[in-house]
Amino acid sequence: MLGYPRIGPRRELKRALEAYWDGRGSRAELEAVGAAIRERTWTRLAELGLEGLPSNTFSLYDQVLDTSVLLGAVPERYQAAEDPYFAMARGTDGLAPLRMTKWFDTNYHYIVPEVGPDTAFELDAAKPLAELRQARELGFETRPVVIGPVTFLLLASALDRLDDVLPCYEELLALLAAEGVTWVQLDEPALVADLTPEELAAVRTAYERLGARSARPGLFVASYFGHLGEALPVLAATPVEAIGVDLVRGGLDGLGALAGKTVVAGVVSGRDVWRTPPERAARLLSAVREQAGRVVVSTSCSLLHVPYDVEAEPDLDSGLKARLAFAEQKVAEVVELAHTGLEDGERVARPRPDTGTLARPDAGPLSGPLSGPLSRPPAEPVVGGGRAPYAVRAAAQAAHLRLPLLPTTTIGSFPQTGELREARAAAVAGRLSAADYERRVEGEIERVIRAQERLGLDVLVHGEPERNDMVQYFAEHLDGFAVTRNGWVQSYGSRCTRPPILHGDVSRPEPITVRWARYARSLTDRPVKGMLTGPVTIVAWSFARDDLPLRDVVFQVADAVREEVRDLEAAGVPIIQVDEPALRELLPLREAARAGYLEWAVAAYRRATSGAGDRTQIHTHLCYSDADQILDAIDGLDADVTTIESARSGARLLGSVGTFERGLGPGVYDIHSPRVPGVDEVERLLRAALRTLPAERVWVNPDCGLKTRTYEQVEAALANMATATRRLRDELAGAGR
Ligand SMILES: Nc1nc2c(c(=O)[nH]1)N[C@@H](CNc1ccc(C(=O)N[C@@H](CCC(=O)N[C@@H](CCC(=O)N[C@@H](CCC(=O)O)C(=O)O)C(=O)O)C(=O)O)cc1)CN2
Ligand code: MET
Ligand SMILES: [Zn+2]
Repeated sequence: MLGYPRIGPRRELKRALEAYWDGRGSRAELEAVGAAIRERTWTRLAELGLEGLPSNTFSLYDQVLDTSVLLGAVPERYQAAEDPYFAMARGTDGLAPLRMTKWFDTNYHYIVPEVGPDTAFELDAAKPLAELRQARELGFETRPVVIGPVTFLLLASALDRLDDVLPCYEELLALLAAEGVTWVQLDEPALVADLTPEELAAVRTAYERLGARSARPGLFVASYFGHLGEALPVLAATPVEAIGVDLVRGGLDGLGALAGKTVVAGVVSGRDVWRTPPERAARLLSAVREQAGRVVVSTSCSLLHVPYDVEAEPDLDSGLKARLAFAEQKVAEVVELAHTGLEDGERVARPRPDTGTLARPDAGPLSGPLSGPLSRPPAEPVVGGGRAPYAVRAAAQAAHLRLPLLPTTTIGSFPQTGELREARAAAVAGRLSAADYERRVEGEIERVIRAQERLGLDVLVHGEPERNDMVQYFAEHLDGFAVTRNGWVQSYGSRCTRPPILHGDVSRPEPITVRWARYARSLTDRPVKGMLTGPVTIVAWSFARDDLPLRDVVFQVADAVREEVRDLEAAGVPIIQVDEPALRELLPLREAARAGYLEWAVAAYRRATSGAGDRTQIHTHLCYSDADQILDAIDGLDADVTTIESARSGARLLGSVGTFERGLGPGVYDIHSPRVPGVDEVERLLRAALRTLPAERVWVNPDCGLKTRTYEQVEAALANMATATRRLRDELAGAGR
C-alpha cells in the first residue's frame, strides 16, 4: 500500500503534538511517540502479511512540509526560529506560518512549499534515513516514500526550478543505494490532472534523469486520485521500473504502454470505507497482468484518508460493519487479493500468511456497500427557487436588520474548550445526564453571546458548542448516516475528524438546530444567525455510499437542509448561514468534468436555501484561498453574503472577486494560526478590500470558525478586528458618507 494513517490508533500523535506545543511535553517525548507509532505500524503490517513495507510515510505534521525540509526549501525567515519545522507549520509570535491548502480533492491539508528563484536546494535526508534505520533495527526492510520532484514543484508553483531540484533527488537516490535500499517510491499525484506540454516535458526530463543514474534503487513512481492520461506514455518511456496506477478511479485505459514495467495496481480504494468487491478487483488484476510485465497488488492511494480499524467500532451495526474496511482491513484485502485475486482463480505459489484475528469478518460474500433497490428515486431539481432578485432581497433585509456599514460577524464556532469536550464525552459515556449536558451547552451559548456583545460585534452567533464537528453533528441527527467512535482521520497537523458513513437514504426525523438558535436569540437584542452545514460539504466530509451517483446523494441531503432552513426561519431567525467549505474540494481534477459537477453542486445548494423568504438573509461561508477557479459557481449560490478565507492571500483573492455583486466578507484574521493579528494588520487587509469592493457590501469577519483557538486568542483578535472596523467606519463617515 502507498501510505498509512500516522496519527496513532488512539490519536497518540495528536496528544503528543499538542502537549509539545503547549510546553507540557518535550521534543524527545514527541519523537518517542512518533517512533512508537511507526514501530506499531510496521509490526502490524508485517503481521497482516504485507510484503512491501513503506517508510517515511510518517510525519510529525505533513509530508509536503517534510519534503520542503528534505530539499532544503526552508525560507530564511524561519531558520532562526526555535523550532523551524513547527514555525513553518503554525507560525510563531512574530512569524506567520506558511500557507496551508487542500491536498487534491481530499479533506487533508498540506503546507504549501515556498520556493522562489533564489531558494537554494540542499538535501537533508535525515528523516527518511532515520526511519529506514529504525525499521531495520526492528528487522524490517522498507521502501522509503518521498514526494516526487514534479508534484513537489507543481505544489510550489515553481516547475521552472526543476533543474535545480533534481540534483537533490539524485543525491538522495545515491544515499539510499549506499544504504542498500532496493526500491524508492516517488509520489506523483499531480500527474493525474491536465498537464501542459511543458509539464509533460518536465515529467520526461525528471524521470529520464533520475533513471539514468547507475547507483540507485528501483524507481517506483506512484500516481493516484485518477488516471495518468497523457502522462502515462511519457512515464512509460522513461527508465522507471515501476508505475503505480489508481484503478479505482482511473481504470485500465492505456496500460498497454506499461508492457515492460512493474505495475503497482491500486485496486483497493484508499478513499472510501467499503470492502473491495473481489470479482471487480480480480477482473482488474487479470487485465493488468495481460498487459504489464509484473503486477503488484496495492491500494489506490495512501490509506491516510481512512481510519485505522473497523474492529475498534463496538457500536456499529453488525450488518453495516460487515460491509466496511478501514486501513487494517484494506491491507488484509491487498494481501488476500495477491494470493487469490486472479479472475481465473489461479493461485500465486506463495504460502499464505497468518492474518490472525484481522481476517475479514465472516459476513458472507463481499459486495458493494449496498445491495438491492433501497433508494428513493433521484430528486427533481427545484427550478429557480422562490427568492426575489438580490436587489429586492437586499432592500428587504436592510430595512429589517438595520446593520451599520462594515458589519462585523464571525463564522460560527467559538472555542471548543476542554471542559466542553469533556462534558460531551461524559454525556456520550452516560456519566452526565442529557439534561445536565444541555445546561452546559446553554451556559456556553450564554458566554459566547455575552463575549460578542462586549466586543461590540454586529451579527452574533451561538458558537456551535453543541457540535463535535460541523458534519458529524448533522450526520448524528439525520437518518441514513452512521458515525464512528474511533474512526479518526487526519485533516491537518494534530486536527482530525471522524467522517460519518453515509450508507442509506437520508432524511431528517426532526429539527436539529432550532432549539439552540432559539435559546441564543432569547439572550440578546442583536441579530443572531442560524448556522447550518451545506449539502455538498456534509457529503464531501463523509464516506458516501457508492451505489448512487454522488449528485443524488447530495440532493437527498439538500432536502434535509432545506427543511431545517424553513424551520429556522419559522422560529424567527433573521439570518441563516449555510456553509459550503467543501464546494471547491470536490471539484474534479480534470477540467472536462468540472462544469458538470459545479452545475449540480450549485443546484443542490440552491435547493437547500431557496425556500427562505426574501427578508431572511442567507450567508454562505467558504474557506480556501484558491476560490478563483470557482467564482462563477460561488456567485451561482446566490447567497446574500459570502464570507471567504483571505487573510493569508488577500490581494490575490480580492483581485478576482471585484466583480462580485452581493455582500462579501473577505477574512481578515487567519484562524489557523495561534497568532493574534494586530489592529494595523486588520486595518490594512480591510483597506485592501475597500479598494476593490464598495463599502456597502463589505463584511468584516475572520477567515473561518474559531473552534480550534483559545478564548484568550479569540477575544484579543476580535477586539482588534472591531477596533480596526471602527477606525474605518469613522473615516468613511468623515469622508461624507
Ligand atoms: N469534518 C470537518 N472537516 C473540515 C473542517 C471541519 O471543521 N470539519 N474544517 C476544515 C479544517 N479541518 C479541521 C478538522 C478538524 C478540526 C478539529 O478541531 N477537530 C477536533 C476534533 C473534533 C471532534 O470531533 N471533537 C469531539 C471529540 C473531542 C475529543 O477529542 N474528545 C476526547 C475527550 C474529551 C477531552 O478530554 O478533550 C476524546 O474523545 O478522547 C467532541 O468535541 O466531542 C480535533 O482534532 O481536536 C478542525 C478543523 C476543513 N475540513
Ligand atoms: C470549515 S468551515 C467552518 C464553518 C463553521 N460554521 C465554523 O465556524 O466552525
Ligand atoms: Zn471555514
